[in-house]
Amino acid sequence: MKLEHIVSTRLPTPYGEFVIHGFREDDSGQEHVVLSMGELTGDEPPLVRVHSECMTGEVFGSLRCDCRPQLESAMKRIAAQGRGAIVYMRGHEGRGIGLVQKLRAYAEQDAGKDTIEANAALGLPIDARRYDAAACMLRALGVHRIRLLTNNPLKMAALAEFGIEVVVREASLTAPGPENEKYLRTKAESMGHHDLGHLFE
Ligand SMILES: Nc1nc2c(ncn2[C@@H]2O[C@H](COP(=O)(O)OP(=O)(O)OP(=O)(O)O)[C@@H](O)[C@H]2O)c(=O)[nH]1
Ligand SMILES: [Zn+2]
Repeated sequence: MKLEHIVSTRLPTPYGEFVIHGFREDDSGQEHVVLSMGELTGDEPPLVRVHSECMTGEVFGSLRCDCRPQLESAMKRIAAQGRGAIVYMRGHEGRGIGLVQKLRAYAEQDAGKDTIEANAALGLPIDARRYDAAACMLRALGVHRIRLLTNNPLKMAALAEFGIEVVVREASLTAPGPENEKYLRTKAESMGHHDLGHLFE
């Protein structure tokens, strides 16, 4: 995986001022961004969220998933600590199947399937995301050890495989609502996501 760090510039947000770093993968031309705040190197590992793009949730505020509240909460937590990074993965939309295929999976879910069964019914992988680009971007910013904000055990393992030491995992929990309850339950019960089960106790 080769990836070029093209630019870094200021990004003021409601949660504080970040620096946004633009990257492009050499082979595919896929672009990604990292938002950083404060010093990322140094002895204390920074808080990092590796976040998968979700247009429906993040742009339109869809309640079918928990992506937007997770992203906002990560930005707030990083701002509260004054340091950390959001690695925002484009190409991860729909767990890697793409936007329109995700919409087809939603249509299957409206007909009664859960998120796993829906992808399977369309002949698509349940999760096609890769994390080598995320690891490359962190390394390019001098980050080798992190505290990772996630509930997803595969994400932790994949980053470790690509040379990023996850010193500790911190849960990324949001309040479930009627539209995303089934999705969160499936993540907890069938996809092995940590801590989400507590939301339903
Ligand atoms: N195929 C598919 N993708 C979905 C669905 N709902 C959300 N997504 C996508 O799933 C991605 C987020 O993955 P999640 O499994 O919710 O969470 P995660 O990133 O694996 O784990 P956390 O780090 O704990 O948030 C985003 O790219 C969403 O677009 C769905 O029903 N079907
Ligand atoms: Zn989403």
